[in-house]
Amino acid sequence: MVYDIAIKDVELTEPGDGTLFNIGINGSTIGYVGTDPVEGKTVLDGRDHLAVPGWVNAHTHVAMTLFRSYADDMALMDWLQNRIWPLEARLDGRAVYWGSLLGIGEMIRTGTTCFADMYFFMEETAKAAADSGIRAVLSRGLTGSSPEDGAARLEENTQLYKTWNGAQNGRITVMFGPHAPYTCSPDYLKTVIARARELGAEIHMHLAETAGEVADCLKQYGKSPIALMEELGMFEGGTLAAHCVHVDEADQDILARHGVRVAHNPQSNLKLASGIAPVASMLKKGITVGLGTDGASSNNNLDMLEEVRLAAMLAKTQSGDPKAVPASQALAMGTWMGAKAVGLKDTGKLEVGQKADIVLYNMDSPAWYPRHDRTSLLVYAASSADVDTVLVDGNILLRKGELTTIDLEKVTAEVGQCLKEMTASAE
Ligand SMILES: N[C@@H](CCSC[C@H]1O[C@@H](n2cnc3c(=O)[nH]cnc32)[C@H](O)[C@@H]1O)C(=O)O
Ligand SMILES: [Zn+2]
Repeated sequence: MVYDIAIKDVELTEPGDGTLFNIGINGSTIGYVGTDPVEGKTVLDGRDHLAVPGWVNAHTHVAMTLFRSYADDMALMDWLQNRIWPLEARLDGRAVYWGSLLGIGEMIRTGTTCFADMYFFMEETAKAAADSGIRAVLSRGLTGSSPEDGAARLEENTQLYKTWNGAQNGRITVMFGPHAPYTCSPDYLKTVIARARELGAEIHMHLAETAGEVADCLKQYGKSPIALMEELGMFEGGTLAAHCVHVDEADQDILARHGVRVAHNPQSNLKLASGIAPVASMLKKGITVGLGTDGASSNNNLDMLEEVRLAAMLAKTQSGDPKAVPASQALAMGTWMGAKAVGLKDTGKLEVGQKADIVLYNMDSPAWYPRHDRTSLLVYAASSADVDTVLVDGNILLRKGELTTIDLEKVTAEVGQCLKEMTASAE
């Protein structure tokens, strides 16, 4: 048969021995992976390239690319309260659209095919995801600063769900996004959980990011953030918990018992000095752990390969065991576990029936030689500059390093203009 797209003579990480494979793609789905010849209406030459499932960025605030390099070298609460939130108060939909496209362009260029986001003006991020072709799991960041504001935001999240969940051939899905235990009261969380439950939606929330958050929560409610969310019934629906840096054994057991999925953001946690999440321990307990960049003003890029590498390295140093989180496990966290973490069932593996979200790395550079182990090369040696081709849902979004759906020159110009207006209105 003739596939829509055929990728010929490409190498895979399994087996990583240099066998040449052919991949056939029908519509949005992988129809064939094997060594038999395949024909395609479009043919991509895979020689000297490694095909891997696209990275899943399991936690970000993509439009925060707008604030990249704006406020660095600060602690989380100081950074949020004194720098980020005042500027966010002047955001508008147009800035969020162009900021989202900038972040999406950066993600596609660095091999990310799906991202889970929590922010506001989310209609605009949804449009940016739709226009660019990337896969997205969106949530409206919910804070209950006042009952009226809290209710209005919940309504926005509900509308986002109704308009965008399952849109674009299922490429866009929607969750509810209560921000954190320190910005949402238990009563407000109850209304959010009830609404999510009513619609069958899942929840994406920052949890146990800093020691201070946990200490405050214990003081105020007599429970850790994880135990409090369990008590509120949040975990009876699917939950994506971002960070989980400060989770003790009891917290981890709660996460495992309820199938809560974690988004580990190693670089953001290091930069804000939040700490190092006990990833090896959580994985051992069977918890699904995906990887995320967090926003580009606490990272400061959206390059998932850096997170994959860092997750492997940090786990080793943290546990004093170089065998902790081997390359293959880091690769899994960046791909199929991330997909599972953000609630996707048929994404994250290069297998028949999975979504055709595929990245081709060009191995024609010194760091890819010699080729004893391709997983090791990718996780420990490769550069994101080696990303050559990116497919999402069977569409080619990057070819030979060039974005096919995003005009980067226009995007950076628009971002510059939006920021000029935002900072001018601040004066
Ligand atoms: N309060 C906003 C919506 C919040 S969206 C999500 C929020 O998470 C913030 N954020 C980004 N990174 C982090 C983090 O690491 N921890 C906690 N919050 C973060 C981000 O700046 C943004 O304000 C409104 O006016 O409706
Ligand atoms: Zn975050």
